[in-house]
Amino acid sequence: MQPPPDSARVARPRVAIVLFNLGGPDSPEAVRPFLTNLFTDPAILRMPGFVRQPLGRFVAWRRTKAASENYAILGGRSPLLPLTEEQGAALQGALGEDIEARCFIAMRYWHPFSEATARAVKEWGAEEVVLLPLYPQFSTTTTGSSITAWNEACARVGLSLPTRTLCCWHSDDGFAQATAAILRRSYEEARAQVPEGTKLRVLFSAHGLPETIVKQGDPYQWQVERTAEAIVEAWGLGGLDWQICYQSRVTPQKWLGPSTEEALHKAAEDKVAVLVHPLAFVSEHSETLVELDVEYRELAHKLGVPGYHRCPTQNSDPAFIAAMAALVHRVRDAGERRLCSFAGARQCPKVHSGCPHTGVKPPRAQSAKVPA
Ligand SMILES: C=CC1=C(C)c2cc3[nH]c(cc4nc(cc5[nH]c(cc1n2)c(C)c5CCC(=O)O)C(CCC(=O)O)=C4C)c(C)c3C=C
Ligand SMILES: [Fe+2]
Ligand SMILES: [Fe+2]
Repeated sequence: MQPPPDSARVARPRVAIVLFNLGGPDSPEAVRPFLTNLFTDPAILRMPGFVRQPLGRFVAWRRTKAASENYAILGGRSPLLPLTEEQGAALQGALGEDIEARCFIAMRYWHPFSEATARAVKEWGAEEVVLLPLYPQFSTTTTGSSITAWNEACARVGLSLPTRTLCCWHSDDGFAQATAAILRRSYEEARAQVPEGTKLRVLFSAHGLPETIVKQGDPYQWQVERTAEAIVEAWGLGGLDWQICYQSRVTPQKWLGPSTEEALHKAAEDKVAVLVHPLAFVSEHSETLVELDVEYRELAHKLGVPGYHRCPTQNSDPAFIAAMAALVHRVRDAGERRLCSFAGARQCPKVHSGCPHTGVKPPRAQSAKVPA
């Protein structure tokens, strides 16, 4: 058969998919500058620059010892970047033939930073960009901060392309189905190990957030609650005992509750075993591999909780990656600048900061730089 004439060939658009995540230190020496980048971000420490800069450096210095001990358990570095690279490669493969897609990674507080990524996207000759935060729930501290850093980096490198943002996908059906399947497998494994007659409770453990940030209009807590409900609904197991709790408190302010510690105390009191599901993370890192697998496990043991099990994160689970690919196609087909998860009963309430629905903007972020 004759090949179609050039004029009949459909050009495939070059689409850069930019995966956002927080980033993590790649060596023991990187722990302190990584923490400094995090604690001097105005989206995290909400005070004027002349206070934030010295205070952020001080808090980072104070946290370095504890964080270094956690990363030492993982071989001195965070596994977040290699796992995100695997997710990017899998997603690129799952996106099909209609577009020429390439996945890029922009981390917020450690390499690769937005600026290097924006340059790489420009050099590749992208014609469109899809921003895909690897946070199911929108928070001004995570997705909001990454979007601001990305926009600032694009302005610096002169990258100006049609851009769509998957600002939140907390109760997307494909994501909920994929996650429910992982949770079901984990529940069945845990059930087989729990002694006869002992009940099993699912603890949906999400990353915590200072309460003041939620009161300022951050939709994170609302979206966390929708994610838990969507997973339970997708699973469809009647009578499941489950609860939401919040982990990883790192500042003295009041954070969202109940904390994961409090939920473990309650489980000990109720004499139920627990299966902990990391609700706000889609890849393994220090807060799953150390905080959940070592610290909370030890606490549960000490408290006499009659069984402690942990559900793995999605990482490159094929059904999860397929859900992400479907989201990318959906936001492109919808032609929207931003796509939320999604219309109907689960639509974000009016306090959805950082989204076009409200105009409430996260604080201006200052791009993370490696200190000299
Ligand atoms: C005030 C401090 C912090 C807020 C608010 C916060 C929100 C937040 N973070 C994640 C996801 C991740 N956090 C990670 C590490 C991390 N986070 C904080 C502080 C806050 N996070 C610190 C100090 C650290 C460093 C580790 C430590 O010192 O314990 C990571 C990556 C960890 C890795 O191993 O690479 C992720 C991912 C979410 C989802 C969130 C709020 C919604
Ligand atoms: Fe965090
Ligand atoms: Fe949204």
